[in-house]
Amino acid sequence: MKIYYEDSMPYAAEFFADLGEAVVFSHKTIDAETIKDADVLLVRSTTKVNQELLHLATNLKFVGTATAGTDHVDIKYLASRGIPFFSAGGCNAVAVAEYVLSTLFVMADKLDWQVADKTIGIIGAGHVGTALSKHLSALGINYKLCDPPLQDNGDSRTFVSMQEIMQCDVITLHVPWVKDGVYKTENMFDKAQLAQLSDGQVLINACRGEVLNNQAALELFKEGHRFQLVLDVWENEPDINLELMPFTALATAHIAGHTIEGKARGTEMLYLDLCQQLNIQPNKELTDYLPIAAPSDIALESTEPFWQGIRNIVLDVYNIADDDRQFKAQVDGGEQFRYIRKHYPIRREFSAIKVNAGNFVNSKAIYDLGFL
Ligand SMILES: NC(=O)C1=CN([C@@H]2O[C@H](COP(=O)(O)OP(=O)(O)OC[C@H]3O[C@@H](n4cnc5c(N)ncnc54)[C@H](O)[C@@H]3O)[C@@H](O)[C@H]2O)C=CC1
Ligand SMILES: O=C(O)C(=O)[C@H](O)COP(=O)(O)O
Repeated sequence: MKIYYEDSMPYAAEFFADLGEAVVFSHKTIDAETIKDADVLLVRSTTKVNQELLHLATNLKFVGTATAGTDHVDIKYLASRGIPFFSAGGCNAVAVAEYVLSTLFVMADKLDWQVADKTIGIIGAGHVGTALSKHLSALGINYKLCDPPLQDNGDSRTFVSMQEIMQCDVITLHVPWVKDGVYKTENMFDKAQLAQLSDGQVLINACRGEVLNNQAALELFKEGHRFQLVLDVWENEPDINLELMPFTALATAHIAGHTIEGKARGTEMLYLDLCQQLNIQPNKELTDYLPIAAPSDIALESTEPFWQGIRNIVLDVYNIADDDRQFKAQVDGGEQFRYIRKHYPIRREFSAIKVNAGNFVNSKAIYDLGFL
């Protein structure tokens, strides 16, 4: 069995070696000819999976993406050929939640406000939105959820309307890219929606670039609007609108989900799916491969005020301001955008970090955030 996997899938060689002949490819060079003998195709979001890529692959019986988003895959085409498709929903939800938490503390420093005083509006209450809401609950930060599909489906949580979300101090987007239909998300933040944001209000997009009209944001900034825009994802990646960059409060190269755990969990999830499809008992797990985190210990002083301690510990593990600085200094076009993503240094999740909370006030919050 021939298993083709994208080179940005951590531990794919280890997970898939025993299941067949595992062959690595790069999204930059993959084409129909390269994978024409594939039985299994495993990708991340950088490989477009469609008829053009798959029309010669007549043996194909499994396609998987080690990502939460599936907009790069023509799922209808796969269904028309009866090829089972798997994705890794939830693999990197914690990574994105931690990215947003870091954003909140960095924006609080920048704008001289307290995270504790703010209300966070979460649009999309799926894996990422839920992980984020748990982190906010752990810290006692107010939040509101907006997710009409879940609300219509009877989800028992409390949801608010888009109008109410627009009143929140920080709004953060965690929806899939949906191009049409009742729950369309493409262009959800168009010029009219963006124009409603007040100066100082923070808008974070860490889902898909096409949910927020980048050109409209640029025009509004040029017209004098001063909402605070934090972008991890961009329209038309990797050929992003560089003119928008200086107007962003924080900007990163679509790396919100790029913790080693988040990426590797995606690989593991596809391994488990493939084992199930092949009726094979899985005999490997992520913990066989994940490196020991460094630093493995952080100590909190018992005298440190609660919010200061939380801020420091969150930013010790991941400080988005560092990524913002490097990204803005380096990116000059599509090739560089790709390069930065590909060479993104390993980031760890809170769950890999041991904390000695000692007599720190409310140490429970630290462990509720996932720290060991
Ligand atoms: N920047 C990054 O590195 C990452 C980006 N993502 C993106 O974030 C998206 C969300 O990820 P997950 O939470 O794992 O997906 P998910 O599928 O678990 O949750 C998405 C939620 O959005 C809701 N939704 C759909 N249409 C909506 C609408 N019109 N208004 C409000 N809510 C709506 C759905 O009902 C669902 O609950 C992914 O589809 C992906 O595109 C995900 C992980 C990492
Ligand atoms: O899971 C998703 O959806 C994402 O956006 C991924 O974090 C994107 O990572 P790559 O597929 O581009 O490595």
